[in-house]
Amino acid sequence: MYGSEKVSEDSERTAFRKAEKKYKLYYDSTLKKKKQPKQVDLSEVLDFNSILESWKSNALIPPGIVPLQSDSGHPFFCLENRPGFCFIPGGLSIEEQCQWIKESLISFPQPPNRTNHNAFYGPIHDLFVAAKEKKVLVEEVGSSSPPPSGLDSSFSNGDPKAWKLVEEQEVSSRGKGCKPISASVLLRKLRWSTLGLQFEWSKAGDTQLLFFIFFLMIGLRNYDVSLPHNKIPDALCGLAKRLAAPAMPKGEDFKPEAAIVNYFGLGDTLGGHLDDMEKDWSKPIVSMSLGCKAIFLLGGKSREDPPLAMFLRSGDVVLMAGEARECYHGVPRIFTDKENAEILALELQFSKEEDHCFLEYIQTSRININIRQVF
Ligand SMILES: O=C(O)CCC(=O)C(=O)O
Ligand SMILES: [Fe+2]
Repeated sequence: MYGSEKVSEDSERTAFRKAEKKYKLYYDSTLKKKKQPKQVDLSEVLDFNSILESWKSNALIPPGIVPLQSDSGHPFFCLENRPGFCFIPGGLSIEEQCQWIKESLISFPQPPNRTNHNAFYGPIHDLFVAAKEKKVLVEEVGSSSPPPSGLDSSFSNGDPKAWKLVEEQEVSSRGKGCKPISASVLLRKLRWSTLGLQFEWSKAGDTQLLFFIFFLMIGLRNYDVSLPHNKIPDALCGLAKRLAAPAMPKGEDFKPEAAIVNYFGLGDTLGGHLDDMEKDWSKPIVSMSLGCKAIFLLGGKSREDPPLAMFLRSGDVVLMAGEARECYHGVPRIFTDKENAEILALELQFSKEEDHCFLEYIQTSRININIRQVF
């Protein structure tokens, strides 16, 4: 789960919840010095990178894992006891990883795509650039005039207040009562954006992340085709079609219609859930990992089934189709420390001066893009 929501005693007891607690980030309170993450036993976490290495070098494969090859010759793995689940280690080249990190920060959060900031601030344009330029978001008190450039005032609660991105110096001239929020703080608090068909999380308020996750868990959200939206960009469509191929029913073509982009910082988690809004579960969800390494939990059809834990590194791709669509899954942990994040190749790619802002973001973050066929 993102944040620190309260969980009922019952859900504390499920095997899935136990695994989430095992891998979640806790700080060591016995240390007097700097806050240090508590050590966690990672010996049971499946590492498809090393499985791939030992498969390539001596054809050894752990029991229950099935090695396969895509039409283009790229190796991937399936699990005997989770039909429909595929893991493609390094499914994205380093260039593709950089491209989609940039898109995830610059263009994907742009209106009409929605983000977790929408309900509170209205649509925000060019957040990433504003963060780079050290701009701040300020409230236009009593503004009932047409929306200022940079955002519109179509707030979910019909409040005429509007928010505007301005230069920091402009704030001091506005005097008291104006509480600026820095764009870089908002960028850090960006938790999701949606591409293609948009969701209606609930009329009551698609406000903050806890609601998002709550609605995700109880199923109180659906695609609303009437909401303004752009089609999934062609390049992302093409990539998703290529990646989806190993999990597609014979002779059928994957049609990407919606995507969720999840942004994780240190301590952020995605609680165990099912993605059940799409009509046809024979079609895969194509899920791409970018940035810092994470632990992914793949459970069974019940929260009582003990989940498998596996590492997800930048460039890894997961497909979930068929029976695997009925399996609980989540992300209890991301690693942002040098040793565990495993983003050296990305750091090298982003080492140019002009890419500094991407480097700074991704060194402490993970991005997941998951693409779906809705109908
Ligand atoms: O972040 C991930 O790897 C999984 C994301 C996911 O399951 C979702 O957004 O439904
Ligand atoms: Fe999911």
